[in-house]
Amino acid sequence: MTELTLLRPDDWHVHLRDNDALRDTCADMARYFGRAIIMPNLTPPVTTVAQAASYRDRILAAMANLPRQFEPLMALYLTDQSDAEEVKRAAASDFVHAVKLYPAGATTNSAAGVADLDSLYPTLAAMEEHDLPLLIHGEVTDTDIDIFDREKVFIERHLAPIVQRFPQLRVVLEHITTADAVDFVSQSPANVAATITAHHLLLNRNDMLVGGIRPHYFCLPVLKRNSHQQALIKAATSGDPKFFLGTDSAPHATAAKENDCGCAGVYTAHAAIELYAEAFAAAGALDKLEGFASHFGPDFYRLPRNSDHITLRQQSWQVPAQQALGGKPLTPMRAGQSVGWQVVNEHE
Ligand SMILES: NC(=O)N[C@@H](CC(=O)O)C(=O)O
Ligand SMILES: [Zn+2]
Ligand SMILES: [Zn+2]
Repeated sequence: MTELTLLRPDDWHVHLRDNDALRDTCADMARYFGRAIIMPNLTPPVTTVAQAASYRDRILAAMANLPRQFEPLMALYLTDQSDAEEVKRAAASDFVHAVKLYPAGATTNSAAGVADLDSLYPTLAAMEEHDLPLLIHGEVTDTDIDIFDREKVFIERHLAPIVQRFPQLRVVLEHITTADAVDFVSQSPANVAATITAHHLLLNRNDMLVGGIRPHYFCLPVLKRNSHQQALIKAATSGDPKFFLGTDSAPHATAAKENDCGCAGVYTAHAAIELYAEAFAAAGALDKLEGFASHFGPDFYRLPRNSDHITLRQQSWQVPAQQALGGKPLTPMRAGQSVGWQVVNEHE
């Protein structure tokens, strides 16, 4: 029997959604995560510190009856109207930990995102001054750019100039999917980091498209070819503190995914650290999981590491064919199939 004890992990990128869905998403997250950065792409988006405070209250209320709770760390959603004053308020609060940039139209609920990145430079300057990290969905949305190239082109056109212009700004390129992103982040200074999801470590576009289209593997940025998957595995298991855990667990009801125009997002919160353990075990790098899951994220965010532990056991368990999301059916990753690792001391 193989067991692995880790300092308690945190999730540096997750979508909990809102209202009735919160009870379901929070219950999964509260099994063993210490903290989580909560994505602000609600409708309407979480753009102010006041909205973040009330969203945080709704999350805490949804966890009131659970056997344990995680700490929600809030992020604000950047729009063309975001200003330096709100950045200052966010930095002064003790619960807003980042600001998120969605290029307008790039992903789920990003219609209110940023259309003109250059005009945002005064806001980014304020973030640099007040030391508030910028989290980025790094894809361009130009219709003439192929969907498989959108991350690479974003890095060239937008990320490289931002990093150059704001050398002290802490930046996280979220849910990276390409060798180009790995290379850019590796070669950047220490204030530039990236999150990597479990599904991008476990899957490539063949898994989504060969033998039939699998809508539950569709997410943004979209799965790339195998060579990119291998670059992500290498980065995640390298021990380089620039790469850390962010599940991007992004639930959509089954009917919204099994649809003529299916939504983007993979739900992994029910089995997050277990799926990462599978990926690290397959790479022969279980000894690197703790750094990735429990050390490098808090170090980057300048928060203390957690002090207690979880234990993972290599034993197979069955994922239900269906879960609930605010009263609607939800299809989690591995629905009706097994996961090879399990947390044995959840809720402790
Ligand atoms: N990753 C996704 O495919 N979807 C996310 C949005 C995002 O993180 O881009 C969602 O909110 O559904
Ligand atoms: Zn995104
Ligand atoms: Zn996301």
